Amino acid sequence: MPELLDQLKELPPELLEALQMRMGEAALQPPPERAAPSVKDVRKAAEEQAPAIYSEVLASYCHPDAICHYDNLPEEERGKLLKALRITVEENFQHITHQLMIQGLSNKVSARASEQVRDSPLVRALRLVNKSEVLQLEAIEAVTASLGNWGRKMPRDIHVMQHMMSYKDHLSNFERGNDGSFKMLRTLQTNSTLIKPEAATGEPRNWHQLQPVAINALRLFGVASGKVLVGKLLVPPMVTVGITTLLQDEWGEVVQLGLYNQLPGGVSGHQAQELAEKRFPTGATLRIAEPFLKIFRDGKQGIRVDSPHDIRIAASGSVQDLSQCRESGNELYKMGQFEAALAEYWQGLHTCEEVAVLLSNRAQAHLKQKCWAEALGDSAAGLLLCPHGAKHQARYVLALEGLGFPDLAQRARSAFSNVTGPAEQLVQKTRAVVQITLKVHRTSVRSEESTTNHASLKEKGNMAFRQGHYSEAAAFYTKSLEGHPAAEEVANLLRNVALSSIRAGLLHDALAAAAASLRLQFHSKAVYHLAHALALLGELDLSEEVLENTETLTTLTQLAKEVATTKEYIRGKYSKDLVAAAGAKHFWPGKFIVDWASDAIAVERVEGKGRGLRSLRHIDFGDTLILQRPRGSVSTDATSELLTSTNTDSGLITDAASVKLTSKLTSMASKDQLLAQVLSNLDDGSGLERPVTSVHNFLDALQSSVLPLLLQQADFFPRAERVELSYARIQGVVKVNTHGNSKEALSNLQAGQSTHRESHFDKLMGGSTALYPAISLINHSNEPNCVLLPFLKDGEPQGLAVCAFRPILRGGELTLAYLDDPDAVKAKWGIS
Ligand SMILES: C[S@@+](CC[C@H](N)C(=O)[O-])C[C@H]1O[C@@H](n2cnc3c(N)ncnc32)[C@H](O)[C@@H]1O
Repeated sequence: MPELLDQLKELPPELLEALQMRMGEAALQPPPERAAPSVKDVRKAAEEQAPAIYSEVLASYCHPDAICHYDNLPEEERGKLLKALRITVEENFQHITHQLMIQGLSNKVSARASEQVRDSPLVRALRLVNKSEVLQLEAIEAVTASLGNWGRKMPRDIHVMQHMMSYKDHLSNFERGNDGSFKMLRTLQTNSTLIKPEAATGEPRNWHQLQPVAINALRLFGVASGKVLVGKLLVPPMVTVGITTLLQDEWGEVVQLGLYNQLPGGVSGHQAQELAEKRFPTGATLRIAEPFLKIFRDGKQGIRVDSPHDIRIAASGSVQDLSQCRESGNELYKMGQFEAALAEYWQGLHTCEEVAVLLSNRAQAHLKQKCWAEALGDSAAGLLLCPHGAKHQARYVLALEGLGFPDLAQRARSAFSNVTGPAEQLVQKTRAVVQITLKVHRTSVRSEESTTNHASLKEKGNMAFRQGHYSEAAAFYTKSLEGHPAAEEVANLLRNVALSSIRAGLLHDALAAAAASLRLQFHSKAVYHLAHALALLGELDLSEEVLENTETLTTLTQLAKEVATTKEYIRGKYSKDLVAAAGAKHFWPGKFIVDWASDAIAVERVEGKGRGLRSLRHIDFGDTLILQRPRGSVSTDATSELLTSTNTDSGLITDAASVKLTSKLTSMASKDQLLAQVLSNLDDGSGLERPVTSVHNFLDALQSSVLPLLLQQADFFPRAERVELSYARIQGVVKVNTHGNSKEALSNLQAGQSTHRESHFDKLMGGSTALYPAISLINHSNEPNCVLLPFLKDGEPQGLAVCAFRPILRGGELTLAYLDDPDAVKAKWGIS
């Protein structure tokens, strides 16, 4: 219409006049301007039209195979196929248009282009999102060509060839980057409708009940419930946002895999590539529980896995040599990849069955002599090496009973069997057991007597045992362990596990590994890790007990001093100076910050706000109320690598740091039940009521749910308590309980400026985004009565303290200002 008007204006005046006479003045006037429809209305209209337009796109451009898939799908899943097609079309078009612009080409499909092109289904489809009249012809042609193979099943060789080409290209990108890192800005598009729908129950999966399924039997956009796909990896993996690789099943069929949230959080660029190649090597056997087959953005059919709980991997080659595992673990440790280092160490440790058997035999000899504490230590150490060993499990239970803790023994029994039922959690008892067993560790120094034939020593031990000479048997087993070539290496590995676990925030694991290593060999480093883990768990008295009598060693003396200072500080009077020192560089006098909460506060329901923290007695200005280290944090570097995540369904943009943090927590929680439990108790924005429990449960402290001297991994928890959290749930928790990037940083990023300006708050929180579970229980107020103070070490934030900023009366609610800007708080949390 506007064009027609322009043409009319160019007519000779007399002709125009004649026309006006015949049609009336109004006909030649531009139509009165109607109110522009709102963005929401336009969006809604586009959503309504999309399925019809895209089914035309499918019929007009796609291969008959794809059309056939569509026809065979149930009605509700047809929409998903069309949605997948839409994502391919829109993203390809955007990408190609961008490339053409860079090349300076702009042959446009203007309103004057041929009727045929203007009215083609593809152009109509693209106009759903491109309001402008101008679309580039070349881009349309390129998208049309790409649709020819969309959704088709590819022959094996083509699959492999295409993957290898992209893989080589991908590797050469790293070579081109001068600092070896991959600093490319990109937008991660995720679409919730095309992610595997969440299981209705949060129950952990029973892998052995899953039935095998072939690739050919998978249905597009359907979850193969109750099934497991087993196959071998055909090619080296390629890491971008997720991991892309190919799997071949036993019938020779091949399918592409998109694996997300599988690598330890915080790894990126070439480091992530190296880790993925280690973890998903060619030839390894992969098991995928309840696979979800979809069509990826590149038009290929494939399986997308979002949860680390959905895959299990067995390495291909022979059992790796122990020292090789230690070396590759050490390399990862040096790179700061603690979780990955731990995976290497554990891989080695799980091959040491012989050492586990010796420990278990010695446990049995101790049981016979009623040396319960020694028996517990030995069977716990055996369980770390061989978590499913029935004898180790039975002896561990007997040792707990012998020690006089029938309820803990019952808890252990339900963790090791498949029975479900209530299992007691008693923190005082856990502490008591740890105390009794650690006393023994200090005395279990190995004799220097040399031993040569460990096998015959073991046999002698067995003979002595059969004859009822239990203490002799135990002595032979000890000697056999001393002579065993693997035992020393196991002790080394366990010490490395202890150190890496402390770094990775797995403090119960650190405690268990250090205690287990001391069952094999006395080493001051193991004592150090043990005492350090206990101190970080807030068990300062126990830590001091372990350090007693070892003060001759400088590192241990130093640690003892630090523990004493920390203790003094926590138990002493909380100084008002803290709050006054808010801007100071350093405020915590000890070497480490322990997770701690004052007994003056408790979790309670607060009208209209969910839960909150209230004071149980009068709190003074300057009192310290909570000390906490972050559980998972990502640095601001995350922003230079991954721009944003856009959910194409909701149009929501999530900042990069939150995406990274969610991914990191998803990976961590799959190996750490304590973290999973803490996350499951935090508000995830779903509106569901979360339980009112003790603040202690939100702290990284000695937890009674972890059996003494065992790990915080799911294997050692009663089935009924095990928690498996989905990516989506953790995403909700991150959104509600972390502050994410500043608005300014986000808009800079969206404007294409990669420089991230850290705000004061970013710095305070130890990076862009970090999760502090106990502090997350505090509600917002624009006039808060508490403040956050950082604990800095070498200028880097290591943790936060919540201090009273004003006196708080008994029963008063603790509040913090989430952000200084009330509008920003309203935008993110909906609180005004
Ligand atoms: C970090 S959590 C605070 C703890 C939360 N109330 C709970 O039960 O776990 C943030 C959420 O608490 C609620 N909240 C915090 N401050 C609030 C306020 N002043 N008014 C209403 N709701 C608030 C909002 O639902 C917000 O998304």
